[in-house]
Amino acid sequence: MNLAELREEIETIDREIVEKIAQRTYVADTIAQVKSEKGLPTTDEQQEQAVMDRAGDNAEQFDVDANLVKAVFRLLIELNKVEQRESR
Ligand SMILES: O=C(O)C(=O)C[C@]1(C(=O)O)C=C[C@@H](O)C=C1
Repeated sequence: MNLAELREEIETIDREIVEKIAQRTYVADTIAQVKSEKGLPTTDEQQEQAVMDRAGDNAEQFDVDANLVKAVFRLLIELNKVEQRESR
């Protein structure tokens, strides 16, 4: 594969990553509605820890830096929490 082809592959992957982020955000919005109906708080620290632990395990499985992957997931969780607070 030449440079242009490799960058095209990255472009496709980048689009898929954003699509997955959008899907995750959509599901989290639905979770927020359920929590709101049940009178539960937006933040669930135990669940956040489970998400972070899983991110670390998955990173190790795919041989990428666990701390960097966890940093990405911390941002994704914060994104959802901001949205969840704004929609209340
Ligand atoms: O699982 C939930 O309760 C969510 O709202 C989703 C999510 C996440 O982004 O993974 C976001 C905020 C919560 O504090 C915990 C987890």
